Amino acid sequence: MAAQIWGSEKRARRRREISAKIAQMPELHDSKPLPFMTREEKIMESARKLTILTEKMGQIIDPTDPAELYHLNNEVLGLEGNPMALHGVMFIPALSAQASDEQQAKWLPRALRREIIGTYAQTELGHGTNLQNLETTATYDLATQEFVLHTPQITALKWWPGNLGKSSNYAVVVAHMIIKAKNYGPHPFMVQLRDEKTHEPLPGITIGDIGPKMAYNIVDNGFLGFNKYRIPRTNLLMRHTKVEADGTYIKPPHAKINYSAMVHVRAYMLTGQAIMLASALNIATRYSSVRRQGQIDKSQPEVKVLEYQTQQHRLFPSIARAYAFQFAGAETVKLYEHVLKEMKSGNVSLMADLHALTSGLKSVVTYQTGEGIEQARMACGGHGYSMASYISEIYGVAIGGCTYEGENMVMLLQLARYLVKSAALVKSGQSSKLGPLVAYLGVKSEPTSLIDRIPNSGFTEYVKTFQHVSKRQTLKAADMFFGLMEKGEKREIAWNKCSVELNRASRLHTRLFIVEAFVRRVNEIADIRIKEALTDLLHLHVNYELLDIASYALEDGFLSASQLDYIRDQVYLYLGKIRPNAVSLLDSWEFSDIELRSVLGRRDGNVYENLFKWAKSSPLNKTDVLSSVTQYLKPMMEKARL
Ligand SMILES: CCCCCCCCCC/C=C\CCC/C=C/C(=O)SCCNC(=O)CCNC(=O)[C@H](O)C(C)(C)COP(=O)(O)OP(=O)(O)OC[C@H]1O[C@@H](n2cnc3c(N)ncnc32)[C@H](O)[C@@H]1OP(=O)(O)O
Ligand SMILES: Cc1cc2nc3c(=O)[nH]c(=O)nc-3n(C[C@H](O)[C@H](O)[C@H](O)COP(=O)(O)OP(=O)(O)OC[C@H]3O[C@@H](n4cnc5c(N)ncnc54)[C@H](O)[C@@H]3O)c2cc1C
Repeated sequence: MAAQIWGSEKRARRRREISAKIAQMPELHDSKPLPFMTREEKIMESARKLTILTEKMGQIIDPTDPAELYHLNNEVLGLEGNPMALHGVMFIPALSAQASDEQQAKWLPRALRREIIGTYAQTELGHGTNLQNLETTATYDLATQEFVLHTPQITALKWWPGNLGKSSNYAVVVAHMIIKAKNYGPHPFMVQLRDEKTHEPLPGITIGDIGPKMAYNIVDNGFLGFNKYRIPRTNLLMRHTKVEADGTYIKPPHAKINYSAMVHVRAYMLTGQAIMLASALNIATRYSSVRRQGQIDKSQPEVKVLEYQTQQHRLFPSIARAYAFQFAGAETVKLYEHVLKEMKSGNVSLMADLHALTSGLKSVVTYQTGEGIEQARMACGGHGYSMASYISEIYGVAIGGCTYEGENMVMLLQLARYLVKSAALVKSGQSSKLGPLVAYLGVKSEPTSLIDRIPNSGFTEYVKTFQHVSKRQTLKAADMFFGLMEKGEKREIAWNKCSVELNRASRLHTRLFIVEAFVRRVNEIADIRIKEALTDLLHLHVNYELLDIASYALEDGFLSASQLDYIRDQVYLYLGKIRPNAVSLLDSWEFSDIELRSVLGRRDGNVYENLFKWAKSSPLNKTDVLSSVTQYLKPMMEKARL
């Protein structure tokens, strides 16, 4: 199963080898539980481990393999981030995709050797979503052949970029490029922020940390202002766009090609989200098979809480989602790598499809991951609320994904633009022009679902039902939009008035893609036992998801009330079937105790002993009487006694 999850037997084996090596290297372990550290201590601890890793990485992993790097990162540095998180996630990808060969030769080897630390600075205090209204300017000075970076007012301060505040000394900065008073829109520039020797901010740069956040606090998300700060012309990233010495602008082959670093993260973060969801579920499911509370049959002893159907219903559909996201994420990464290669050689024809797909996926996956992790926390009762479970940190980090790389509603609306264009093709009889991801929009569907009517139809009837609801909602939302425009409404106003319906279409389309990715994967599996276990999970997935969106299929009679009852029964049937495999389905992800960082979710299941040990190690328990008591509470009580 681990081979299915991680892509191959070799990958699963390598993960095990890496975890085993790390287990033998105490210098790479947290020196004490992270929740007992202050933010400064955590940042220090992370930097300590990071530097050891830089020295010893080659002994542990193949540093050129992103999957090995990611595993090493999760084990040693953990999900709260590290001082170089954005360096790998965005700075290097931005340089790789957007810098010319010459620029790459100059900067990439230094970045890869970690001579310099970089980040991606785009969002500002006043604008994150609407890139056209970013306010930082890069004005070309023809006389000196330099760009002058400037922050015209407080809202133009860069705000949020990870590791910008304290750790990075370089950044890819996105600024509006102005040449001879003409604004060419946002473009990426390579900018040195700090002196390479002293790490002091360079003159003209104002920089710092934006303060503690809900989670992810090892990362120093930062602010940055420029006061007429000069950089050479050749620091504009020039793979696709060029500015010649005389100010001539050579436009890129696609208007949005400079957005590729964002698409990179949107594609890669899906499996990251799956891992976080599976981690939280691993903790909750292990704990649920240790925790005994109440009886189902009063004549019997107390049961493991995992025996309760409500507990299974809370956890198992999310287990199915974690697998579904992992499989859909793996497909998306493959597609992304393909499109990136094409883009580098000038073929930009697939960019729109990739943008639409990743926009929808990042939104649906992050939202459902958040839901699943929160349910996992509640499934652990009171102990889930303790930082000892570590689920709250996993939750905080995961839901950051609903916001970063494009706020979810906004990204769903990006996909909706693509769906509405596709609907227009269908309506004008040009369905043959639909891309493969939306081809179903042009296919006539049956009048009613045949779920429960065709025995052994596999998942075909389910897929058809998802296609039906997605198609219907897309055409309905598009009709609403076109109708408003026909009535004379301006395009943007009409769009806004339909946006809830449009986003519903985007979610349904994306959920269909996830179901199909899961079906594709299960169909490929040769090993009978693995196929059986995953088929059960897929049954739960399709029935649970369909129940969740049933109103769309009920309202036009595609599904009947009796079919709905059938689907509900299937959910209950598969909850029961999955119960014996539940812990294994999560243990198969092979998270080590070091990586999980959870007292509740430890492999040995010694929950109570470990919780007591953990509580005793709380810094508050170093003394029996706190100074807050001697200084304030004790005098108060004494005064009251007089
Ligand atoms: C094994 C390895 C595993 C690795 C796992 C890795 C895990 C990673 C975890 C990382 C953890 C933490 C890191 C956090 C880092 C966070 C970083 C950031 O947040 S960076 C900032 C991100 N910011 C955004 O995403 C901003 C969102 N806004 C936008 O993207 C745009 O403004 C947008 C798209 C909303 C609008 O853009 P614009 O104003 O320029 O659009 P127009 O209206 O002019 O045009 C719309 C038109 O353009 C098309 N379009 C838009 N984007 C793209 C694109 N990228 N590609 C192709 N086409 C694009 C769009 O479809 C429209 O087309 P149209 O034909 O007109 O409909
Ligand atoms: C943990 C974290 C890490 C980050 N790291 C980085 C980084 O490394 N580099 C970087 O540059 N940035 C980073 N960011 C910033 C992030 O990319 C932005 O916060 C994000 O893109 C959302 O933009 P915003 O804050 O402007 O939200 P807003 O756009 O202000 O969103 C507020 C509300 O307005 C709604 N809204 C906005 N526009 C529309 C619209 N057109 N239609 C409908 N609704 C709309 C949204 O849906 C939302 O409900 C990070 C953010 C976080 C939380």
